[in-house]
Amino acid sequence: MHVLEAAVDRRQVEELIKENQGEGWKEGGKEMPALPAVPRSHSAANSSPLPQQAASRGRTGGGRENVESCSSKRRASISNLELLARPEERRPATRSLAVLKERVSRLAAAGGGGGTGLGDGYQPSLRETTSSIKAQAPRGGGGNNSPSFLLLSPTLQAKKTAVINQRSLRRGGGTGTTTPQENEEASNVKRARGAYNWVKEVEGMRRQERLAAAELETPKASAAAAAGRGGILTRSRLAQTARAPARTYSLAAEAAAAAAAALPTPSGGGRKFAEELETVREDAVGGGVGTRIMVYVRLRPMSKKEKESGSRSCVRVVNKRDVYLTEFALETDYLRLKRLRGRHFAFDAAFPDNTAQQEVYNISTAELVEGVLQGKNGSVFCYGATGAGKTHTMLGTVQNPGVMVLALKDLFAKIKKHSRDGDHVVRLSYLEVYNESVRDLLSPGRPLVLREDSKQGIVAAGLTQYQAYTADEVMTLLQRGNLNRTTEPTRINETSSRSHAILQAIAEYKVPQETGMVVRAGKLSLIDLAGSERALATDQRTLRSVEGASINRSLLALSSCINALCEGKKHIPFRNSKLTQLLKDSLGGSCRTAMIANISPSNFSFGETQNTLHWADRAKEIRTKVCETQEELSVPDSMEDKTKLLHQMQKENQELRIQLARLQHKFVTAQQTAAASPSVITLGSDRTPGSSAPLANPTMKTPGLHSSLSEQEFPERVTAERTIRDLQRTIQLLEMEAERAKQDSQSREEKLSASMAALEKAHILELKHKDELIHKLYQRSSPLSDSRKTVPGCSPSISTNSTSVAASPAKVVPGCKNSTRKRSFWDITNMNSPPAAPVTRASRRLSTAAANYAPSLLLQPGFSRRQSQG
Ligand SMILES: Nc1ncnc2c1ncn2[C@@H]1O[C@H](COP(=O)(O)OP(=O)(O)OP(=O)(O)O)[C@@H](O)[C@H]1O
Repeated sequence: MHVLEAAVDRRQVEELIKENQGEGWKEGGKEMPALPAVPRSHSAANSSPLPQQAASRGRTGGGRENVESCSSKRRASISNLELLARPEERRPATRSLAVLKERVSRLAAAGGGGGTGLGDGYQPSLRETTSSIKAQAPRGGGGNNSPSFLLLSPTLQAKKTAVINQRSLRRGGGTGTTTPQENEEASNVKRARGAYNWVKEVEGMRRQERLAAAELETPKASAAAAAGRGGILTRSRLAQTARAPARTYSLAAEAAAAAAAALPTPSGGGRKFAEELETVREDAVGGGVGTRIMVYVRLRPMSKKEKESGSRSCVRVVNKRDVYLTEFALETDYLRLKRLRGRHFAFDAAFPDNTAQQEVYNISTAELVEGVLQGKNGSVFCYGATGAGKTHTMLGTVQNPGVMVLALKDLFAKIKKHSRDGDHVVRLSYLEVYNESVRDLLSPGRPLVLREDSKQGIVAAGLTQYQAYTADEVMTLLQRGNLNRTTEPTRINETSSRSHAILQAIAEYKVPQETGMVVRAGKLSLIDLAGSERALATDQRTLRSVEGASINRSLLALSSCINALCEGKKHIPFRNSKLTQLLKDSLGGSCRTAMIANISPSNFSFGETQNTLHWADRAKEIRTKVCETQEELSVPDSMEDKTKLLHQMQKENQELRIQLARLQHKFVTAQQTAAASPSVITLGSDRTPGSSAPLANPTMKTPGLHSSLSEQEFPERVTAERTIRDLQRTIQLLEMEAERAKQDSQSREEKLSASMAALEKAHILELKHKDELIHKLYQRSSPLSDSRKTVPGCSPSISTNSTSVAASPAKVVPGCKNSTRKRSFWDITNMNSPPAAPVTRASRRLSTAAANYAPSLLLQPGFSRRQSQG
């Protein structure tokens, strides 16, 4: 048994020795001398352990000279081999060889016989499976998993690892445990960030990975995180990170992200991203709890002014959803120079500075527009600091239209596709909140008052709603509204919006359904908020600063609402400002909402950008109520429509009657064919085919017919009978519906006439009131009327007449309606005029005609002045 064991051992030892022979040993790229060949006699001596002992000792003693030239690790392995030659120490030696054998075989089983150089041939998937081996050789340099390395004692392994790692670091190469992918990432990082200690970065990457894996609960999600390294985002990962809170990250993590972004994305770019986003949206609609607000971030390009002032970019968008914010310390701030920190945020989507307007629209708003056509409310709002690009995103320019324009155009295009001509209408309203007052932008006038309506929510009373049937009409209205919007230049932005603007488009269209025509109405709110600003950033102690304070106040109210919503509080302080009142629907109502947070890349705006990202991150947690389709049964408004509906129903009725008659005819024919049977009594043979008269009784049958006809015998007849019955029932229903429509129209007419009568009454009362007012005014100016009475030349009859009609100044006879100021004129004219002639029929006609053409007293010069004197 011992002999056999020894033979096996010997063979293995020989193999190991052979492996070490002739093959140079590489250490940090440097060729090391090969192990001296073990003389043949050694193996021969091994075959007979007892006599060979001395010889072996002698030989190994000679061999030691050579071994001295090798490294201490080799020496250790040789001494291990020597042990085999000593019979008294054979057992431990056999054991250690068995351990080595096991290691080698496990390594081979793990795939590919272990790494042979600095990370080459290493597969990440194997890392997990060979973790036990790695535990034994935690940081191996060149060949850390190779059999020769494993032959070393743990202490030597550790020493060798340390030496190799040190050399690698000096060279700027990789440690033995890096994968090719990591190496590539690292080189990308190097390229991206210049001279930077990549080792730290890689460490950071690993730390990030570990963190991400720990964050994700399910194994599936962990796998997703691992996949995410190469830019592949799985759905669950994306959904989860979208909800994950922002966290502080090290610069290494930022570098890792940059590297990940630089790597080719096997997911297939935009299409894949859109798919992922779609899933996130699906996830966002949590089973009946409500809809999560979709939050997007848009980075604007660096402006010329910022570039000239030496600003640096402190924001980086990675993977179309991650935003990395870096704080730069001042060069003179020596204490903080080494403490550069940043933050990482993840959103539903993040748009880098070169994103086209159409892409922003497609990802953020297009889906909401689609929802509006299904009768669901949607709202999009832009949030951010002044000059961050909100108006650019919402409105854009003529060449580069923004979300508002694209959404309205899309809405019309989709409506055209969905509805028949004339079946739709889009009502448009556009308002602004400026210094806490609500103004109508489409017909500017007095500030509007906000009222809460149980059906529509918060509405601005008196806000004009324009009906538009084409996209061009809408564009004209939008242009008109924008001209009325308050924009002023500030130090930060030359076209700074000083107000929050809300554009609402209500799309209504009729859809035929079983219950009749239904009207679907969906509301789309597009909101361009004014930017938060520091007083110093704009202007101090001017109107601009007053505006700025008001803007900040309303935005503060908005943030406290967001806070309260996130914390799930019962009371949400929507009433704190006009803006939050108007946004109540979008934030807490039955509405699907998208928020686009606009940020500037400049490090000068670091604080503002951080704030915006913080609030955007908070907003991700807000859930709005489940958005239900809003549809109502269509009730025609005008008489014309009602008549149209009635005609339509009558027509349908007629068609059904004809159909019924045809079926009856068929039925009769079937009966006649069945008449061969004497037991069958024919039904309705006297009925003329095509008669539209319905059967008085749907179950009208000749007695005995049903009993004689069985389904098996006359299946056709039975079916026809059934159809007839159904049709009769339908006709009855239709007639009832028509009757109801008629009654409804009658009641509406009655209501209309009643309201007309009430209006008339009110109008008469108002007239009366006005008359009284005028009468009072006239009485106040009674000295004038007295003077009129004493006007020389004015005939007493006319004077009396004028007094009697004094209640209505317009009816005052000319020649007497004069004032003290005009007295001289009238004096002159009246004095010069001939005395009043006796009133003949002709003269009466003349005077009446003159009275008809007399100008109203209200229009006469001096009247208003007199009024004010009175
Ligand atoms: N994505 C972009 N691409 C090109 N230019 C942009 C972009 N975003 C913003 N800008 C430019 O930046 C400037 C400021 O943008 P904008 O007026 O939209 O900012 P704002 O956030 O609306 O500011 P405020 O709150 O003061 O109104 C404008 O000149 C605009 O053209």
